[in-house]
Amino acid sequence: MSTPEDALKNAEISKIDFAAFLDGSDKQAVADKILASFKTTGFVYLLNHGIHPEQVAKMFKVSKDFFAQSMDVKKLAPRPPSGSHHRGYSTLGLDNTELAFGANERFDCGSEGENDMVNIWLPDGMLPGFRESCMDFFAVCHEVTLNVLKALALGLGLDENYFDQYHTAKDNTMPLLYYPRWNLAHFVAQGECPGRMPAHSDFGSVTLLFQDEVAGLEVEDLAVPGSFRPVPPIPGALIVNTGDLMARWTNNMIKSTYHRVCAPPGSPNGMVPERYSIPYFCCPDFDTIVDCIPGTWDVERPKKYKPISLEPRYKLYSFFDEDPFYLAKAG
Ligand SMILES: O=C(O)CCC(=O)C(=O)O
Ligand SMILES: [Fe+2]
Repeated sequence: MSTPEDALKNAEISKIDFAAFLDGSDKQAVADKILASFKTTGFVYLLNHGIHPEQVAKMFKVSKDFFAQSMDVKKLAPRPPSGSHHRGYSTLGLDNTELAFGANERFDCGSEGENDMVNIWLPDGMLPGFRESCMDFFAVCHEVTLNVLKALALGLGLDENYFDQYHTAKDNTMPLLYYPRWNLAHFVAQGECPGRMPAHSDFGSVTLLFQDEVAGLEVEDLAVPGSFRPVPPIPGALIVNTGDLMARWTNNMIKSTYHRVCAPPGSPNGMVPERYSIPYFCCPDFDTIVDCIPGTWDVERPKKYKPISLEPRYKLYSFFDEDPFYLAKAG
């Protein structure tokens, strides 16, 4: 008989066709598959997710147009220097002429309705259509996350609308990410994972990840902690992964798996090609109390975590330093 350990050992990132969930023809079967994959790897490739490929291509074009602007222009939408406000344009390791390890540029935006995390756009008249395109894509991604959350709820044996009540405020963040072309030698000097983004887990409930055709994303193999496997781009497929809050919510039944971005294999001419990606981080409303949900705990499986409040959001990180969830992750 196959044990949960066997399932972990054999786990690949599943490719799951979402069509039969979206058209209602076989919801439960699709939901069960998605849940199984989140339990073993924390990741799925979602096919027929409901976003038209042209819309994704258009968003990548918009992102490229933004990053192609001069640094002087991009800095007209600066991320606040305090770092607490994750909106607007910022760079990592690009302020010096010599590119630093993991150099990237990013533009973060969120729901226009939020008043204490206001979006930071370029001045009116610059790059016309940029703001509208970002907000259109943001709205489309929100719909996809709600559908994924419905599938998760169904898989968990809950009412399919269970998570809706906690995701009404769209407290979500959509960064456009740009990793510039770079000399492989700089990457190799970094050792085992010549990196673009260090290993981390995502914070919220679910993340959508759109990546271009340049590979490099890697996900920890939970059966062999510390080892990572590539998650190459599959045309038309969307990567979806579950974050720390979903792991807490489900008493760690659903995983929040470390992932990172490395130099893609076989970079030509000693140069690592530029790469664009667009994550969409879906987070529960900030007034949510995240407590292990029914069916994920009982006498034999006591709650691993105490309930947490997401308010006040800016204090979360200091709280995390003492929290068992993060202490366990830190090993
Ligand atoms: O660029 C990528 O493919 C991954 C980005 C990511 O994991 C993140 O921003 O949390
Ligand atoms: Fe991530």
